[in-house]
Amino acid sequence: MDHEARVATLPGARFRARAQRRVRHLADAVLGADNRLRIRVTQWLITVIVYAGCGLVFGLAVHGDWVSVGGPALAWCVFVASNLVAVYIALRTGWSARFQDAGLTTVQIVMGVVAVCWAYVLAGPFRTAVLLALLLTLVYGAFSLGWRRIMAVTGFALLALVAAIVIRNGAVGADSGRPQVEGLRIDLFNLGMTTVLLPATSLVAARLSSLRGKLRLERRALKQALGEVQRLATRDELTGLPNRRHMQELLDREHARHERSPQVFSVALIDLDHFKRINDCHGHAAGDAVLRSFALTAVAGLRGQDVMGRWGGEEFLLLMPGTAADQALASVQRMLGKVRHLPYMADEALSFSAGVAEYRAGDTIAQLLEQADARMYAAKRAGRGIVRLD
Ligand SMILES: Nc1nc2c(ncn2[C@@H]2O[C@H](COP(=O)(O)OP(=O)(O)OP(=O)(O)O)[C@@H](O)[C@H]2O)c(=O)[nH]1
Repeated sequence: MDHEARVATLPGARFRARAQRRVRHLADAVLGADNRLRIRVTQWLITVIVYAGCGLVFGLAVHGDWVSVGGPALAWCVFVASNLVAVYIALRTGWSARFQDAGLTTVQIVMGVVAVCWAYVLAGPFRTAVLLALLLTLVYGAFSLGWRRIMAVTGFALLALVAAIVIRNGAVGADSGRPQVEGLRIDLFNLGMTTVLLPATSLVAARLSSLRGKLRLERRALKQALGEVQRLATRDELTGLPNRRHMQELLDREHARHERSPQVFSVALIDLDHFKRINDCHGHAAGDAVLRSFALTAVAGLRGQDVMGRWGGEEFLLLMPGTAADQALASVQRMLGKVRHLPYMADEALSFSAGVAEYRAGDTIAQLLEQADARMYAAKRAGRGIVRLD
C-alpha cells in the first residue's frame, strides 16, 4: 500500500473525508449544485447575514432601552424575513431563471430600500447610522445591474427616504403635539448628505458594473482567441488533420502509456504516389484539393481510436492504438482500396505507398518511425500502391 493510500485509511483522515462529504452535501442542498445558482444564492446569503448583523445591533439597543420601538419592530422583522424567504424560494427553485434579472437583484434592492427607510423611521436618535445600509444596498446592484437601472433604484431610494422623513416627523408631531425642530434638522441634514452621496455611490457602482461587463467580454474574446491559437498550433491548415507537432505529441503520449501499462500499438507512414505529376498536370490548386479529399476519405474509414495526421507534404502518419501489426496492415490496405476511387480522380487512380510498424518494447518512437519509413520506401521501390510490413 503506498503512502497516500495508507494516509487515507487512518481514522482521522476518514473522519475528515466524511465531514467534508457532509459539508459538500449540505452546501449542495442549500446553495444548489449549479454554479450560477450558487452565485445567486450565496449573494442572497450575504444579504441575510448583513440583515442579521444589523438586526443584532438594533436588538441590543432595544434591549438596553436606548431606543423604544414596540410593535412596529416586529412588523419590520416579519416583512424582512418573509421577503428573504420568498426570494430564496424563487432563486433556489429556479423560478427566477425565467427573468432577465435572474438573481432578482432589482427586487432585492427595492426590498432593501424599503426595509432601510422603515428602519430609519423606527431607529429614533440612531437613524443616521441606518443610512449606511442604504449605500450598501445600492452597491449591491453593481454586480449585475445596468447603468440605467442603478440610477432608477437610486431615485427610488431618495424618494423612499423623503417619505420616511415625512412619516417620522408626522408620527413625532402626533405624539408630542408639534413637530420637533431639532429632529427635523437632523432629518434634513441626512437627506442633503444622502442626496449627494447616494448618486455618487451609484455612479461608482455603475462604473464597476460596466467594468465587469467589459472584463467579461474581454475574457470571452480571449478564450475564443486561445481556442483558435490552440487549433492553429495543432492542426494542419490545408487538410484540417493534426499537424506533425501534434502527431509527435500523440506518439510520445502513446509511448508513455505503453511504459505504464504495456498495450500494443502500430503506426503507418503513408506517402501519395507520383504526387508531383498531379501538380504538374492539373496545377497546384488541384493538388491541394486531392490532398484534402484524400484526408477526408482516409479519416472517414478510421476506427474511433485511430488518428491520422499530416506528416509533411504528401506524407501522412497513422497512429493506431491497441492495434497489432497484422490488423494495422489490413486497415491501411482497406484505405488504399478506398482512395483509388476518389471522385475527381476518374482519369488516373490515386494510390499511396505505406510502411506499417508495430511498437516493440524498449524501442524509441524515432526507431519505430524509422522502421515504418524504411518499409514505405521499400514499397515505393517495389512498384508503389503497396503496403509493406517487412
Ligand atoms: N499541391 C500541393 N503539393 C504539395 C504540397 N506539399 C508537397 N507537394 C508536392 O508534392 C510533390 C512531391 O513530389 P515527390 O517528392 O517527387 O514525390 P512524388 O511525385 O509523390 O513521387 P513518389 O513519392 O516517389 O511517388 C512535390 O511536387 C511537392 O511540391 C501541398 O501542400 N500542396
